Amino acid sequence: MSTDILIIDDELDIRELVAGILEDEGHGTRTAGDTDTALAEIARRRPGLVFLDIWLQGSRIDGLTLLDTIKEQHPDLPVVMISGHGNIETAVSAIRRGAYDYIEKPFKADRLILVAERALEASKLRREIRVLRERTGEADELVGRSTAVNHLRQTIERIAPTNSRIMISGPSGSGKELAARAIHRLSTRASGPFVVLNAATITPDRMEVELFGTDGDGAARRVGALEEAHGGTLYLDEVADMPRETQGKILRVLIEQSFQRVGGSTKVQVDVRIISSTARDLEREIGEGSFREDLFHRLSVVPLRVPALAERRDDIPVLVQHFAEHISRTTGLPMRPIGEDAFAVLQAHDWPGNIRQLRNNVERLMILARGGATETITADMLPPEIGEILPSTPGRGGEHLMSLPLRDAREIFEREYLTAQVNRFGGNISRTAEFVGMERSALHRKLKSLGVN
Ligand SMILES: Nc1ncnc2c1ncn2[C@@H]1O[C@H](COP(=O)(O)OP(=O)(O)OP(=O)(O)O)[C@@H](O)[C@H]1O
Repeated sequence: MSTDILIIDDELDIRELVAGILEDEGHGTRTAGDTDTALAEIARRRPGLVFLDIWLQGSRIDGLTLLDTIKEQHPDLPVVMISGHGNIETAVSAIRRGAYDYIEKPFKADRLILVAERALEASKLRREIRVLRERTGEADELVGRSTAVNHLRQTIERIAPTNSRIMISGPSGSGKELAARAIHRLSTRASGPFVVLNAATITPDRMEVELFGTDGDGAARRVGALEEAHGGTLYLDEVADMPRETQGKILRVLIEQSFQRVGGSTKVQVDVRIISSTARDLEREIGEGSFREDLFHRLSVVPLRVPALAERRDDIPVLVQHFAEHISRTTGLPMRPIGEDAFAVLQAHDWPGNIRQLRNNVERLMILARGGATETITADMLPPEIGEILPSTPGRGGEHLMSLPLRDAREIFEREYLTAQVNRFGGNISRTAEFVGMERSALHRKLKSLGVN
């Protein structure tokens, strides 16, 4: 796709020269001879790159002031200054004010093309980085306003700067790693690395290589997680899955603050804060002899518990909204409105897989829910297993029972129930009344008030 480049210069021949060279390279160009036309062109459609003359004769404002305006409106839009002989200093000051680069008149075609391509490439990379940040940035924010999450946030803020080892416990998918990342970010080691070692996914025979690395003639052949985390934080995920032998070696590292690489004899000194996590009951593992008690006490200087999603159902609507917006932003899937009845059903579900499971379901819903891009997602579009334990007869307007007050829900139930019973007894009110345990006259009145004939 050709790029849209705007050339702003008061001299017609320069505008045409620059445009011609760039067009020969396959770029699309537009030109403006003064600042007002330039601003109107930018307003019409944001260009991919701007060439801007410093001296703009006959314009309301000069090139540098226009640069400030462009940068204010579009901080990411690259601007290359065109400088005349003798105002290089101004061009340099333009770079300080946010211009990407400058070219000096008279310029060679090669130089112009090179600068244009570099500016476009840099702008593309900046955009890609922003997208990647957004994508990974998801893992940064602890979303939720429930008392449980507020408490978790406060505890994290209190313990983060202390440098103590922390043991995070909580069920699978509840946000333990997210909490560990938050602790790292708020610690004095924030500018250091955050390294994750997931003991559940590493086979016991690979564990030590992953943790300590391997040695070749006194130097690292392969850097292990501990060495990589120097100056930062090592997150030992599912620490209970560490083989007992490795547990002993970790204990030694904690005592000595140094270790040997696999196959080596040199001591590697490291300064690493360890945060561990477990979804299992470690006290029981200790009782059963599969986890070392001495290591537990060393790792769990400060215990931190991350609650299950079922303990903070208040957060479900904000989490759903957060995930839906995030998924829409990063995948381009339309952001559909979510109905109150869908929120009610999602909130009543138990979520054994916690926040991870909720997130996966939101994604699945956004991909699979039937209907158009602006149509509300309703409870009946949820995967069947989500609402299966809940009463689900739809109301007259098609609403899910979970979105109605008891009085209305009861009325719907009574109507359905009594219609079915009356049908069952072939319309015989006396037999129906006897079965459902009501007086015949009371049943009559009830059927009438419910509109059942
Ligand atoms: N409070 C929260 N706000 C927003 N997203 C969250 C929150 N808690 C967890 N998540 C998201 O839920 C998913 C699971 O979280 P995470 O990996 O931290 O859980 P975990 O407890 O470490 O899981 P496991 O036990 O399987 O290792 C991630 O995508 C994470 O970003």
